[in-house]
Amino acid sequence: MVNGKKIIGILGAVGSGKSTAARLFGELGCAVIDADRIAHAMLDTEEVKQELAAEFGNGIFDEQGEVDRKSLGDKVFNDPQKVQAINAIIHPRVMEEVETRIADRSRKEEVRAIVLDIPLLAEVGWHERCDSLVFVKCDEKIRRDRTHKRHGGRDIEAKKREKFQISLDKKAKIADYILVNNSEVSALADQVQRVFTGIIN
Ligand SMILES: CC(C)(COP(=O)(O)OP(=O)(O)OC[C@H]1O[C@@H](n2cnc3c(N)ncnc32)[C@H](O)[C@@H]1O)[C@@H](O)C(=O)NCCC(=O)NCCS
Ligand SMILES: Nc1ncnc2c1ncn2[C@@H]1O[C@H](COP(=O)(O)OP(=O)(O)OP(=O)(O)O)[C@@H](O)[C@H]1O
Repeated sequence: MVNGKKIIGILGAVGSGKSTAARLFGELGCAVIDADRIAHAMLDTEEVKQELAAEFGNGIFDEQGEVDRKSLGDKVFNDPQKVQAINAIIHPRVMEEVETRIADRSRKEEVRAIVLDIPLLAEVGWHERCDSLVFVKCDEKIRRDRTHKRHGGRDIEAKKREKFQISLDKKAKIADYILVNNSEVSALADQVQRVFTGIIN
């Protein structure tokens, strides 16, 4: 709890529907903090660009001098040391911003709870700070198809990335609630409504 607001953490595989579930919690009056979005914004800052250039070279930038996420992803996820290096550059900054946002949102009277949509929530140890953990479950084939679409037809090689994440079994085990997201969004919305009622009461 922060300022009387419960903290809800979302867990799940790449493309399982974490952000969609978070948005549905948002529709019920929760404040949603999206770490992927914060991490992407960090890539636009000069400070981070300089650190990334020093670590990964200038091949990760496009013609406009912006970070090309595909090139960076291709470089990083083939090498555990590089994953560690990018995490060391991005994670402290992202978590500091998450902290600021939790403090800010928790002071708002209309906010009913705070939802952390942080793909690496358990990996950075922040699951400990949550009052409730919600795992979004989705079959692998459906996840891959949806992820492919979301990245504009680009294959982000989810399997490779998941090697650097805590296993789904472990995440499901630490969760207080499981949402199944194999069908339409309205079915997920019904489950979110039920789970949120359970959490808040
Ligand atoms: C390497 C980058 C540029 C690739 O960008 P891309 O557009 O291809 O992927 P996107 O950012 O949308 O991430 C999609 C998913 O990949 C997985 N993923 C991303 N970074 C990591 C990581 N460091 N370790 C394990 N999985 C990761 C997450 O499940 C994430 O939801 C980007 O993922 C990045 O900057 N990663 C480092 C920061 C980070 O850890 N972000 C995740 C949450 S803080
Ligand atoms: N029930 C559903 N029906 C159809 N499309 C869905 C459903 N749930 C999610 N999607 C779509 O699938 C894609 C992946 O969902 P979402 O971004 O919520 O997953 P995520 O777990 O947050 O992914 P990531 O790990 O990449 O951050 C999105 O384009 C989303 O709109």
